[in-house]
Amino acid sequence: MNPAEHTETFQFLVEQARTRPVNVDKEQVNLPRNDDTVITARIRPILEHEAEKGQTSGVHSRTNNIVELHNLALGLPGGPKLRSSAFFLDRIYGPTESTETLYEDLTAPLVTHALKGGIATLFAYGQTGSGKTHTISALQHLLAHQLCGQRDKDGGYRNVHIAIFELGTTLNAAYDLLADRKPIALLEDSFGETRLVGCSEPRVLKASEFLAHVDNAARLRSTAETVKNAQSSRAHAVTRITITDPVTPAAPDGLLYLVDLAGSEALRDTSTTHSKERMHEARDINTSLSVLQACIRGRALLTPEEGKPGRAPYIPFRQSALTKVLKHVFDPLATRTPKTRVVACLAPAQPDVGSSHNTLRYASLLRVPVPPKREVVYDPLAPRTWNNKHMRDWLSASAVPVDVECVAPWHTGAQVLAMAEGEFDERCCKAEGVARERAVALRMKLWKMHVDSLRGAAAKAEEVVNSSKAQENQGIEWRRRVRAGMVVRKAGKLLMVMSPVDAFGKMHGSGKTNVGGNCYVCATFRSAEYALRDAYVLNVWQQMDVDLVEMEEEVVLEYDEATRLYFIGV
Ligand SMILES: Nc1ncnc2c1ncn2[C@@H]1O[C@H](COP(=O)(O)OP(=O)(O)OP(=O)(O)O)[C@@H](O)[C@H]1O
Repeated sequence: MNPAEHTETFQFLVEQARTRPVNVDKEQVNLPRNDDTVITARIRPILEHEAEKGQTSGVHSRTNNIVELHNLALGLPGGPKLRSSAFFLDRIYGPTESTETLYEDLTAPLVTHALKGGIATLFAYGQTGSGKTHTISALQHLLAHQLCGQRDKDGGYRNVHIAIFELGTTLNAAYDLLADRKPIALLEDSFGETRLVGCSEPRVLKASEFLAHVDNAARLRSTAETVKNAQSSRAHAVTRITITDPVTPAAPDGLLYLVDLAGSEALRDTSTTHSKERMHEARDINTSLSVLQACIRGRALLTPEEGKPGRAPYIPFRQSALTKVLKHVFDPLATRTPKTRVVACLAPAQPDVGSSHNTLRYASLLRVPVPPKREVVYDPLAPRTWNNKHMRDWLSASAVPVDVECVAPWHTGAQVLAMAEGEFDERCCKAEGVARERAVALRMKLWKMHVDSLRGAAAKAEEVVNSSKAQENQGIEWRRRVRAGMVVRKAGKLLMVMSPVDAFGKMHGSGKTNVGGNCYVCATFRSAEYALRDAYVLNVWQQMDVDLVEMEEEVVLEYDEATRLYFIGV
């Protein structure tokens, strides 16, 4: 039966339903407002071709925060019935609300944040044809005018650079939309940041230049759409704006991302059946969107809710090109709180209500509390935490007589580490009597400290070696010291000894016999490579019984309270 045949019944039932109270998830209503992550929805108008087919709207805003959805269930005894649902988000934009309103509410504050050196991201999410590109391109136009010529409070200008690229839904596929879709390499640097190697990033001075780049990229996307079988809407399009302050070079760069996500699912296809290729494509898109959702939610789980135990986060940002590039949005080690805005785009016509429902379910799952910002704590053994004074002091105290004013006039430790190799050496060699080998040795020394500090080992290694416990244990065969809390290796796996199996009585265990009291319940570790190499998370609830003879060696793991991760000690 065709739902269009029931248009009048549908409209009548929807009008009636709209006068009745709606049920929304109380948890969502009670979630504290949070300016860092704002999740909204935008309902586009019914389009001409939809109206011509007699389609009417099944998606309406009830208030500024509540959107209601109505669909018709056909084939039931007693005739068609209305199925209704409602969602609560931070803001719902109705079909008559302009993009200017959306810009003022959502994008303008992100621009202010980025101008102050912050990181800000706006995602447009939704099914194909729901208005993502329409929304993002209108926001780009408004942004061009706000950003170009923006003066800071001292009357100086910021430098603005733009990059526009497309990210495939499979791993590591990235194309430059300002350079004829040239492939870009996504590489992770030593700070764990993803670099877009080979991506053009022209500087823009005027709004007209900014918009010329936006139009070029859009043309490249639409060409691809016809030539490559609608490929552009099957990829994520990212506009990245980098804002630098030429007056204060030590200030961090501001970053603003506008992300037009690939359509979450194809519009119901009335003309053709799904080809195998199309189904694989849809699967890849949905996987990459699920990874994005897992990453945003994973970050939120870093902060235990009051009264509930904290859970170790799993943030799988290496699983898609999109999440690699946007790692800052959910990086557990980030020191700058990112601001995130999501616009869930909704196609309102009755046949699209099911997809709009899925879009809203996805969006409301993103509405989670966000952890507070981690401050950069100065650590004399971690150059990435040094300000300019710490950096200069270290250079002055080194045995190489470099000119500190030339090597790091304003640079923080992180900025010196980010310098190209040749540049650091050259700056050092400018001082009289500093040969290249000495400059290289100095650079290597700084990098060794950096790498050691990342492994969480430098500060604690000495402590472990010198601790009286370690000395006391010297010479004693480690199997004779097995105790709760000890970490051991078995067949490549790391395990934490918890207790002898007997402690759990007969109910527990693998049926192993505890000969001589030498069988132990051990908790497992899993790799936390998403945060740092050689980092581990303890899975207390995933246990196994292990015989003493199966344990291969003792492993010293160090616990880092700040990240809640374990690192292999040295
Ligand atoms: N707020 C709006 N007002 C008027 N028309 C709109 C609005 N939003 C979208 N449209 C129109 O709806 C159609 C589909 O929009 P758009 O191309 O932005 O969808 P999309 O979600 O980006 O799709 P895809 O995933 O295929 O790229 C376009 O013709 C667009 O002009």
